[in-house]
Amino acid sequence: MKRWKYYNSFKYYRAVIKEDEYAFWKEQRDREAQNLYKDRSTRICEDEYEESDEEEEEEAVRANSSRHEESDSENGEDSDQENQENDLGGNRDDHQEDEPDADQDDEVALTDLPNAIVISTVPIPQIPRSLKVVETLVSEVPRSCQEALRAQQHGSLALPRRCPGIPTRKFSSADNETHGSRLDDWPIQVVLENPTNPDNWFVFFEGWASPDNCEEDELRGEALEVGKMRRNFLNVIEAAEDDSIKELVKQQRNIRDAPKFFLDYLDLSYFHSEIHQEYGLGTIIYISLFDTRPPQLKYTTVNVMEAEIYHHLRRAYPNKLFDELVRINRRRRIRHDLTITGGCENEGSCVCNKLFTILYGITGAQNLQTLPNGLIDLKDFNREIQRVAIECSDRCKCSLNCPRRRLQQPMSFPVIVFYEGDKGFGLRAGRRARPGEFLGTYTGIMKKDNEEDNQSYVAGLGIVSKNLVIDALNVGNVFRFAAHCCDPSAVFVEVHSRRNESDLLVPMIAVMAIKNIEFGDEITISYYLKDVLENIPDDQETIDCLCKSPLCFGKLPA
Ligand SMILES: C[S@@+](CC[C@H](N)C(=O)[O-])C[C@H]1O[C@@H](n2cnc3c(N)ncnc32)[C@H](O)[C@@H]1O
Repeated sequence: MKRWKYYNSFKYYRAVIKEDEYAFWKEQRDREAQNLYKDRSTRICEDEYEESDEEEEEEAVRANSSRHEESDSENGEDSDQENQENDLGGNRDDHQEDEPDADQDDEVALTDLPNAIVISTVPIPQIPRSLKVVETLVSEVPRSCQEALRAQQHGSLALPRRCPGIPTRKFSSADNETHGSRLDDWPIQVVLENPTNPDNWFVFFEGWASPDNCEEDELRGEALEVGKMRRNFLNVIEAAEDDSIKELVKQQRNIRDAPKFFLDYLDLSYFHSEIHQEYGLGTIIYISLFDTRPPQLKYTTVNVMEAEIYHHLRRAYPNKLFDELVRINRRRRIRHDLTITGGCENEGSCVCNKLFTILYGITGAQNLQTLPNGLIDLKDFNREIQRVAIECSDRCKCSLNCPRRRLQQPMSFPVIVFYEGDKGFGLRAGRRARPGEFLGTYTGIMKKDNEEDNQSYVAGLGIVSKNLVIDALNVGNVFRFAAHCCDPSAVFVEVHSRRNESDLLVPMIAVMAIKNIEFGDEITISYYLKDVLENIPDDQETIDCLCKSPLCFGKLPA
């Protein structure tokens, strides 16, 4: 992705929200607040798996398809040895089979979670509490997934997996006698529709390789909701596509006919969703109708940086306290437009728009304003102009529930990472999104720009931090899957947001809907400005754009 360039316009706007929009938004927020929970440990995954050949993979998937098949234990033993050699991750050794730590059951407030990770082998003096320092990025199955960890330690079925942070071993029928007695206590990992009986579901328990059957009224909680979301999404795909796709959807619904990496996709969905839940973020479902390899993503909910970047951000001008900035700028007579109100619940003491004027007014960027319902005001929005959203900090004296702290609050927007054919994986909405709604943030490695690097997953910061980019090639979150569309449904927004002024200001890129996005619709962004797409030089290497929009420009710079 290339960075935005050439912005020259600057607009302010206000709007009145409608009652029904407010009710919708409030309901969302209440639901999201309830979703916040528990200590989950994995954020970053380190890939330690070696290649294994296709045959072994097929073998393992076949073995996996039924816990009750005799062949399970044999396959398990074979690949078990290999897995022990390959599994260099810390989980198996670190984890006891005993009950979870008492600590792990304690609720962790969103405010206690880090807003960025710094990689450093030496201690960093006076580092703010809002940052987590690690020596290396490690791969772990979330600590909250105790049964998955137990299976990782004792399961007899080894899986030749390459997805970072996903267990490489499960329980199979061979483990029934020793590990199968706690059925009633097991957490449900996923429920899948039974295509022959709508009231019946296939249930995969966490840590186990094959499903049991359950009637719908026996199931409670979130797993059933996620199962229904998956079913509804397949209905959308089936209704929209041609006959060959319909056939693939049918296979996807029938566990025994499902594509080769089906179980890997189920695991990615579950463990990445678990990581999300710790941060109050939404469910993720990964689906491919084809035999495509699952993405090798090291999952992170927050940006990651080397110590050098941390020091750079600490010294950066926008990191200064508001009062200091005012002192520095007193002589410059910066005028602040008092008509802009900005959505803070404490309008009188909110400094966000003053901050914008001091820090970014000169850039010509749009200063996005929040409506009282938490949506961004899109009146007069122009996606060809770079924009920034300033969120409140403790300096504004508002509460953590202030609408202008949207990215500091739970954001449980659910998404489906769906294999879109020649475009690769893309992103679909797991519920309706409103124009002006933040869907999440684009995370990855924050680093200095280097034109030599693969630019496919690089998003540039041009306002809050001019020289930095976020690279999600190997480390990132679901928003790195968003495809390009010449008439996109969402945009990137640079965000200046920190809970407290004492926190480091870590620039962020948020993804914001600019249209109504319905359940199952693709979430797309335009990787390029219109001007760039209209004027691609003849000698520039290009690829065909597959966005299918009536406004498509046809080609994308390669
Ligand atoms: C940021 S990645 C998107 C995720 C990627 N599809 C994947 O599977 O990981 C960008 C890459 O996706 C593909 N892509 C995205 N949008 C496209 C489009 N409209 N037409 C063609 N290829 C597209 C291109 O290969 C591009 O380099």
